[in-house]
Amino acid sequence: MEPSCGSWPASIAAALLAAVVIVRLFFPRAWSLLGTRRRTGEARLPAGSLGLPLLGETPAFIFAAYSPRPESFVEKRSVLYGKVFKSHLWGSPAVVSTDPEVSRAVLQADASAFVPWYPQSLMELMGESSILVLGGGLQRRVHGLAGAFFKSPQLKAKVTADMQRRVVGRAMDAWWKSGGGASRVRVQDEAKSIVFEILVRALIGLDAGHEMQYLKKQFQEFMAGQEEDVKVDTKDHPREEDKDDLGGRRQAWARNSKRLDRRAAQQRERRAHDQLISDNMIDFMIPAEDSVPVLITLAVKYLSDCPQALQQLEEENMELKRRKSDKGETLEWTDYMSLTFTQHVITETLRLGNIINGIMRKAVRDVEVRGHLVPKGWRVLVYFRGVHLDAGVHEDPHAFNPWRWKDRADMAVSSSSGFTPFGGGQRLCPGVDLARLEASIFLHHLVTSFRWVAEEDTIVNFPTVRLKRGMPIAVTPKTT
Ligand code: HEM
Repeated sequence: MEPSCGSWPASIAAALLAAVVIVRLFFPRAWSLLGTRRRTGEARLPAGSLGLPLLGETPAFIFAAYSPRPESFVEKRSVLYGKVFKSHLWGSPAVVSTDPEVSRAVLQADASAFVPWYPQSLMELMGESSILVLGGGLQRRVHGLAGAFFKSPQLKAKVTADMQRRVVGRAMDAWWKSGGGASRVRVQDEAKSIVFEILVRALIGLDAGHEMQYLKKQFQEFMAGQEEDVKVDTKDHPREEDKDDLGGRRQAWARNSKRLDRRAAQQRERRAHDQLISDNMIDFMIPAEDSVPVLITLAVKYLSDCPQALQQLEEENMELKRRKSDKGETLEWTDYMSLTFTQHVITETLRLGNIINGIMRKAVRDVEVRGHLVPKGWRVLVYFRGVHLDAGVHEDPHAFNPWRWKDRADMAVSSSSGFTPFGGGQRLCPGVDLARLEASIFLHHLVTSFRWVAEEDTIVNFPTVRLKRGMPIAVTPKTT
């Protein structure tokens, strides 16, 4: 029988039907990727391209990242596919989001939907008990403790006192003394060594660190309660001062092998606690070592390029300095944090500078995010930079304009859709206040004590954000 126009021969239709049934039955994952409409309600796999075989779109992403406009990678695809699109990055299929609401939903999702994803080498460096990779209840508890520690007024007061001593007493004093004329300073290097020292003192300065002892005790307590089967009986726990005597005690314990086993289990558990603490101290040092100095350096760069903002910042800080010295008072952390325009400068630096370009998560099951499907095992790239530099979210996004925050102070305080330099949801950076405080202290002493002329420098965005030449400036002490 001749096929009629518009109808297929029965044998072809039957073969197609059989193929569909086989793929659905035996290759469910392939089926899920073939179709866009899925079981999970109306969720669709976003449109996009998986790029080259094996390499995916990673070369295109890196190529853009090295250019002066890293966001061009997402901009081009947003035009074609929308603000949420599929791609293939760092060896895995991925959904990329530059949509503020979708990004917010991913950040707020818990470990039953998404877990953090970092390249293997970074995972190994951080360790499996690092707060950055922990999930579920344990992450929430470590996060709560870290937040309470970093936001405590005692820590802020200590950091302020230490930083004032370090910035004024050592760094800037050396600039004053280097020959009377202008000194050449690399802001990035100076900020790095200052911030690193301050955080090391705050985190592992056991000599003066009551907070550190407190944090360590808290970690030990909640870990002891975490796993019932290794619960520590505090009655049998050796006190710190008994530790030296442990060898002698062991002989006594040997008479009771059951008890000795229990003691060994406790010691193993203690080592696990120490591991947890030391792993997380390293994590806390990662942002200290890099993000805060970059924030300071970028602020100096943007201010150097915007004399009007520099002048207003200087006036605000000079006014504070005069007010405090008239009263014979020293500056407290609350003084720095109450400098409105200085905070706007920091907020705008965070928006424009995108110190953390984005974060990656991995879907632990098929997840539906505001109508978009993220299949199990896929990554999600929440690309902060794409949102921060989106003209639909921030007017004239490539301009450094601290005044834009005048009527949007609420948006800048912590995380809101459209502004997420510190992430959001359960993993919102606990160091947010500390980062702002340290940047404010540095800027205050720089603008109230010195004038500077900046040399040419360019911002590099990959693999991490930094100034190519370290932001050299020629500083001259102010005479008034
Ligand atoms: C400009 C400075 C900083 C920026 C831009 C920044 C950015 C971020 C971002 C985006 C996250 C979220 C990561 C994720 O969702 O997976 C984060 C998490 C974190 N940050 Fe920061 N950070 C800064 C400074 C600091 C400081 C000063 C500290 C502490 C000394 C700190 C400690 C942490 C910790 C412990 C986490 C992990 C929180 C968790 O997973 O529960 N950060 N930071």
